[in-house]
Amino acid sequence: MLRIYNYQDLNTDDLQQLVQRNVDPANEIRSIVETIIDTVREHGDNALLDYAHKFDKVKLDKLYLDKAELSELANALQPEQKEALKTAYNNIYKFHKAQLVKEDKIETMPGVTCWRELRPIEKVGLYIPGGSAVLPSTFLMLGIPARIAGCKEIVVCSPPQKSGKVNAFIAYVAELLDIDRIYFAGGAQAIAAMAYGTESIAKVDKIFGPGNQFVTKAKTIIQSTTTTAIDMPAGPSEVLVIADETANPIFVAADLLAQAEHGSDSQAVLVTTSEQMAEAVIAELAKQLPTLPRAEIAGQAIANSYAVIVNSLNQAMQFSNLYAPEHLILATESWEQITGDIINAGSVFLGNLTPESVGDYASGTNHTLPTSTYARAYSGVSVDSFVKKITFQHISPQGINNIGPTVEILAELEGLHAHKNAVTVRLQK
Ligand SMILES: NC(=O)c1ccc[n+]([C@@H]2O[C@H](COP(=O)([O-])OP(=O)(O)OC[C@H]3O[C@@H](n4cnc5c(N)ncnc54)[C@H](O)[C@@H]3O)[C@@H](O)[C@H]2O)c1
Ligand SMILES: N[C@H](CO)Cc1c[nH]c[nH+]1
Ligand SMILES: [Zn+2]
Repeated sequence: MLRIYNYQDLNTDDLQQLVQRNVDPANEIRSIVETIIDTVREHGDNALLDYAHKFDKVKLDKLYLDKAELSELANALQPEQKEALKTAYNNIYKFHKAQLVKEDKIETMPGVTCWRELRPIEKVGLYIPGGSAVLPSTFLMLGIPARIAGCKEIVVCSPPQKSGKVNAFIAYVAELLDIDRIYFAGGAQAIAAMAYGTESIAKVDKIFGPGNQFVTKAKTIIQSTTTTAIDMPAGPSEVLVIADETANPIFVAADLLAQAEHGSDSQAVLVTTSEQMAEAVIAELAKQLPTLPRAEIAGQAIANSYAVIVNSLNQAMQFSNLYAPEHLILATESWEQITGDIINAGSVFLGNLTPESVGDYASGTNHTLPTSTYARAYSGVSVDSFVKKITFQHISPQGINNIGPTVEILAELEGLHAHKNAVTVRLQK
């Protein structure tokens, strides 16, 4: 069950230790992942087939499903399941479409005009997790912004299921997104395949998507060793709930368990101003946990989690900003008083009636979010993640006379005379 800490008793080192997660001290995961990446580089498709057998326990005779095969699989869905996926699609689409904003041109000096234009990243790779749970919602979260941005080539990889296929929900989302193929590749091997290319899978410019520690480590390695970029480290799910005496312990426990059921390495942290609330939430966890089909996984994650007792909502926010949670829930009626103090968080859920699950599936926000303190520096996936913002400038005859002398002086002071000359030869005498 949740360990309890008192914020007052924690010194700076304790706090730093408490907010660390998923460390790989002996570099075990790194070394497994490096071997996988090297093997995929060397053996391409054959390595993917071997790893599907080794890790996913599936003997594949081919590496992908095409549009017709996906469409046939999608037929298995019930009408209400299709409707739910379409509702999610529509909300996510609406929220992301509004992110495509055309910026104004700015005249910084008379005759000197600067602006930015968006261009899609041409070749993108989407990783859809499918180890312990298949996540069609992640396919929506990545495919919709990729389509809105206008990416030309979209490569999709997901671990093969025991059936030797992908699941029908994934197939239906492929149909909604007009995706041609889904490749059977999971884990670090999928990331390596999209970063280096294989006989079947095209090398992409940027890889997107969450995953377990193997996937996340592979993404961070290929980011520093290849020309393929990544969205961000989006590893095992986590949630931090700030609760005061106005929170409902039943809701808080349910929210903690919702993220805990993703994996035994997930973390669910409670920060509360009320000791009674901590006790009530722990009692609720004990009630709700055994009722879950994934109780064993969620129980391990809860054992790896904790509660912190603080003396004010401001102190709660201080801890939360240090923790930098993927998901932050403000389970308090006073949420409006503290939202301005949030500095580090992936996505925020306000008030007692906003479960984190709505953001996971259907409210419209993206659920691919930075974990492991990376919310201190990264944002979640958005349309921006799929575009480049290219800067443009134009100088008129009046503009060159206005800006030229400044550039001449600056080039001279850096000792770069060819730079200066490129201006001088244009100046109107
Ligand atoms: N941060 C986010 O935005 C976000 C969003 C959704 C899900 N998630 C997280 O994604 C993760 C999904 O994990 P998952 O495991 O269910 O699926 P996954 O698809 O990420 O990983 C499955 C693959 O991992 C590989 N693997 C498993 N054991 C291995 C081993 N011992 N050695 C090498 N490779 C191995 C296999 O190739 C397998 O196909 C969860 O941790 C979940 O919390 C995060
Ligand atoms: N909570 C996950 C992000 O950490 C996303 C997800 C998908 N399905 C359910 N939840
Ligand atoms: Zn979730």
